[in-house]
Amino acid sequence: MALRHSDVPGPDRGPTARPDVLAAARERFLTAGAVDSDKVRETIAASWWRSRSWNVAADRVQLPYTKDPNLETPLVHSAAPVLHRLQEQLSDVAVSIILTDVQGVILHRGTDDRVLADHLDRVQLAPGFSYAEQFVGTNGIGTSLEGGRATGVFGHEHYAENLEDLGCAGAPVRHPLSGQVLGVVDLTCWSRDAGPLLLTLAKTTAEHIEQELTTLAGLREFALFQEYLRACRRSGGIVFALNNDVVMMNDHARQVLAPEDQAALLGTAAEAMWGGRRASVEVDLPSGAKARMFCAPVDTDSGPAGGVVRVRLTEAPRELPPGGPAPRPLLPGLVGSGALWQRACDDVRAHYRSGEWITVQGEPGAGKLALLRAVHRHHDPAGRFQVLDAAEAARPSDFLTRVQQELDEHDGTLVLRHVDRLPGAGGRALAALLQRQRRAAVRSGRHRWVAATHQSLDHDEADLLRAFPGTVQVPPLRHHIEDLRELVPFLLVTLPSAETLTCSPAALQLLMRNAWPGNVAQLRQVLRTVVQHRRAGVIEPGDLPPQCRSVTRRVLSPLEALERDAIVRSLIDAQGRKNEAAQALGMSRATIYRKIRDYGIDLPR
Ligand SMILES: Nc1ncnc2c1ncn2[C@@H]1O[C@H](COP(=O)(O)OP(=O)(O)OP(=O)(O)O)[C@@H](O)[C@H]1O
Repeated sequence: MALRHSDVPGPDRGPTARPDVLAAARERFLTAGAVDSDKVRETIAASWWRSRSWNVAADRVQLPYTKDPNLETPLVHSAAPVLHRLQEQLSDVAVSIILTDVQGVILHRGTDDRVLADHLDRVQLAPGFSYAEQFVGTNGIGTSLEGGRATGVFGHEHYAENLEDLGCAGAPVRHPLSGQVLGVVDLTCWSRDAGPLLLTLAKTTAEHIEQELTTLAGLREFALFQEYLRACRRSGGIVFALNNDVVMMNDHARQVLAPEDQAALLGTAAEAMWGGRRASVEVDLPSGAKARMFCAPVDTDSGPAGGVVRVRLTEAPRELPPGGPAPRPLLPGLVGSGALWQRACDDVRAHYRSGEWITVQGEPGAGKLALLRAVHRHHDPAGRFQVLDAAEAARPSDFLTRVQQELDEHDGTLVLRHVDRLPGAGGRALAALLQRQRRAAVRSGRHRWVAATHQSLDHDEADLLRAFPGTVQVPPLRHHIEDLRELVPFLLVTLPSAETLTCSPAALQLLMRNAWPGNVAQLRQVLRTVVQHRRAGVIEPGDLPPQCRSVTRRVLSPLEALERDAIVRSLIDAQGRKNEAAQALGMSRATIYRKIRDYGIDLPR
């Protein structure tokens, strides 16, 4: 069986240039940063640029390794028979059949050819290693994950020179219901043997795995549905059932529960049922009602199918004012309804109302100051709001003098920004000053609310922390990425001359797949760059700066977002101790480590 190039090359079929010409083009790109567009296919050139922006090494392969990748997934279960059949059919061909997860981590590699297998070991194309583009550059696996489509990469098209003897064709495998990419099936052989047939075969294999997934999903959903119906017949009360893709809810639940209570129950149920445990949980609902939930996981021969939940209301909702439930107050100048962001807003408001001084912790640009300003304006629009920035003071003593003056002479809200930038002695002096002032404010009954923002305060600054009885965590943008849908139009309106600009769904998707280390401030900066060349109409992916096209993470499903929120909350409650957080969530240590990596959770110290 031959998998060789056809005589007529094309975008999907293979390189458009001879190997020596392509090798020269690659060399030119690596040395001079220029692409010969007539010699290099567009998909490959785009991937080379991405690889370069990720600083991938072109002269060696050194990849992250995961010791125990998760093999208990529907993808692995569904792929097993398909890959096994293909392996048998290709037993006399030097080709390797590979399955990866959505991060490009290799879950399975099969080949009967010893020489090829040895070579693949040398280039770490082996179980546990990640072939994501950001680690190894242009290749069949990573490049098809980035592009979301089947892609062949042949010989010198690879970014890393150690891969130049290989030809690989990767095809994404999608979930049949949600359409989400679950992983990639990739066929790799010697570059001299590779050709369009390889890509066709990869696509067909991906389709076969998707068919298996459909059957499996059908079986799992059917099992879940049967359990759900059984619970509805038995209970007569509130019943719902859920898994990663489906939520079922009976009429009783829809009639009795306010929408925000439904969402809260679904979120708690998803958390409670991880690890396939039965659970009975007491829940305080946003409407003021209390409920007890009985969660029962549903299992099938081919893995967990989700769970069925029965709910008993143990306390009625608060008396509502006429016209329905009291909406959450809108904080002026802020948007965002993600659970973690809302929790931060609620916490700051509660501290403001109680007059308790707080520190607000979070990554740069996460919105700490914006949140404090909004809460102040909401409660006391005409009151004084003063910000003193420790990073701007020439000397710590200048900063302390200004703080003292402000506290002596004015009421209202005082925000001490970036207090972690004060050197150790300055921090201790500030702590002593604040302790004195706080006691004086309590004695005199003056309304003087002080909050300090910081990225992280370590044990050396414990004195400073003691001056503030409370701390509120503001989540990084990637932990409430769904809020991008509200933030983008909001920020566009506030940018000069961008009032009529809107963002296309495709561009928004790309923005949502970024990690945003600089948070909302970075998003604002990106939009400002876009506005420099487009002031009206619709922002398309092509309008975004290159940093946004180098996507690093996938868009999470609503249930994944809930799971991520719960992990973050639990880590915050456990002060970053992963074992403790895992225990609180009923997860194994290995699972929480894997999920932290999958969701890109990265908490400040
Ligand atoms: N939820 C939000 N809605 C609207 N604008 C926001 C939101 N969060 C942040 N912003 C905007 O993002 C920018 C950065 O926010 P802010 O200055 O409050 O960040 P910060 O956490 O205090 O940053 P740093 O630690 O660098 O001082 C500001 O322009 C702010 O108005």
